[in-house]
Amino acid sequence: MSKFESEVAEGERYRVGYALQTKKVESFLQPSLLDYANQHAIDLVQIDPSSPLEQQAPFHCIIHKLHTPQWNKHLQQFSATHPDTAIIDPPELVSRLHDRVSMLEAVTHLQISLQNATVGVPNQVVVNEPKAPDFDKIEQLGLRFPAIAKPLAADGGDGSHEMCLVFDREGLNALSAPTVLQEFVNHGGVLFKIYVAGRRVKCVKRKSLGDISEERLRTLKGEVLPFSRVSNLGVEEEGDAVEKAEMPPQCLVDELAKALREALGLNLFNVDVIRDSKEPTRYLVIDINYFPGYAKLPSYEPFITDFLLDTVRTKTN
Ligand SMILES: Nc1ncnc2c1ncn2[C@@H]1O[C@H](COP(=O)(O)OP(=O)(O)OP(=O)(O)O)[C@@H](O)[C@H]1O
Ligand SMILES: O=P(O)(O)O[C@H]1[C@H](O)[C@@H](O)[C@H](OP(=O)(O)O)[C@@H](OP(=O)(O)O)[C@H]1O
Ligand SMILES: [Mg+2]
Ligand SMILES: [Mg+2]
Repeated sequence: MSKFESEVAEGERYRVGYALQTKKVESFLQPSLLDYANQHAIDLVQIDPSSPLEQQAPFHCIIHKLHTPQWNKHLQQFSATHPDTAIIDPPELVSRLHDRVSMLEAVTHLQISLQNATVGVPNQVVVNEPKAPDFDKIEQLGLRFPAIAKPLAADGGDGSHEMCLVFDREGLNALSAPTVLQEFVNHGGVLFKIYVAGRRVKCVKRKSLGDISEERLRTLKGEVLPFSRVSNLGVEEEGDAVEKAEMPPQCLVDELAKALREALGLNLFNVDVIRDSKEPTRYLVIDINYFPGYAKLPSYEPFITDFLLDTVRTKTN
C-alpha cells in the first residue's frame, strides 16, 4: 500500500466538481487519476461553468481554475447558500497570484530561517511606462542588471509567460509595460518546484535559465533576449546540472509550503524557488502558480486524492 493511501469508510462517496479550461481538463484529469480517486470514494464530476451550480449540485467540494466574472458569480451565489461545500480556493484569494507583485508580497512577510538557510525574493520594481522617470526609479531602488522583465499579469492570459532578459538600462526601451523588472540571480540552471495540495507537499527539480557570467554580460550590453516557459522544457531533457543538484533541506521545503499556505489562504499552488550560486544558503522565491500542472508529478494520483479526502472529511466532520 502506498504511504499516501487513505482508508475509506464503507459506503461513503464524495462528489468533487471541477471547473477547468479544456486543456487543463486534458492534462489534469488523466484516466489514472479518475480511477484512483474512484477507488477511494471520490467521484470527479465536470462542471459546466456557464450554468448555475444549483442545477449541477450536490458537491462536497469544488475545485476550479477559471476566473471569468460569470464563473465567479455562480461560485459566489452557490457558496453563499451551500456553506458545506468546500470551495478550493476562494476566487478573491486566488487573484492575489494573478499579479507578480502581490504574489511575492506574502513571501517578504515570512520569517523563515532553518539550518542557516534564508528565504526571500529577488529585488524587483514595476515599470509602468518605459520612460525616463521609471528608469531613474529603477536606479534609485538599487536594482542591478541583468534583470528579467516579466509581465505584471500572471493570469494565464496571452503573453503572461513571455519574458525577456535585459542587460542594461538601454534594453529597457524595448519593454512593453506594465512589466515587473526582477534581478536575475545566478542559480546554476536548476529550479526547485514545490507543489502544494493542502498539507501534502512535494518538491521536484527542473531545468532553469543558465548562469550569466561577467564576461557574457559584457558581450550582451544593449541586448534584450526574449524567452518563454523555460521550466516547461520537459522532465526528460534535463541536463547534468539538474541531476547533480542537491535538493533544498526537506524542513525548509515543508516550512515554506506551510507558511505560504497560511499566508495566502490557498491550498492548490506551486512555488518556484532558486538557490543563489554565490550564497548557497540563500533561497529565493521567483514565482507562485495557482493550480499548476500536478500531472507532471510522479504519483500525482494519490497526492491529489488524499488532499481531496482531507478536504471533504474536514467539511463533513
Ligand atoms: N529572478 C530570477 N533569476 C534567475 N532566473 C529567473 C528569475 N526569475 C525567473 N527566472 C527563470 O525564468 C523562468 C520563468 O520565470 P517565472 O517562473 O517567473 O515565469 P512563469 O512564466 O510564471 O513560469 P511558470 O511556467 O512556472 O508559471 C524561471 O523558471 C527561471 O528559469
Ligand atoms: O496556464 P497558466 O494559467 O499560466 O498556468 C500554468 C502555470 O503558470 C505553470 O506553472 C504550470 O506549470 P508547472 O506545473 O510546471 O509549474 C502550468 O501547468 P500545465 O501547463 O501543466 O497546466 C500551468 O498551470
Ligand atoms: Mg515559474
Ligand atoms: Mg508562473
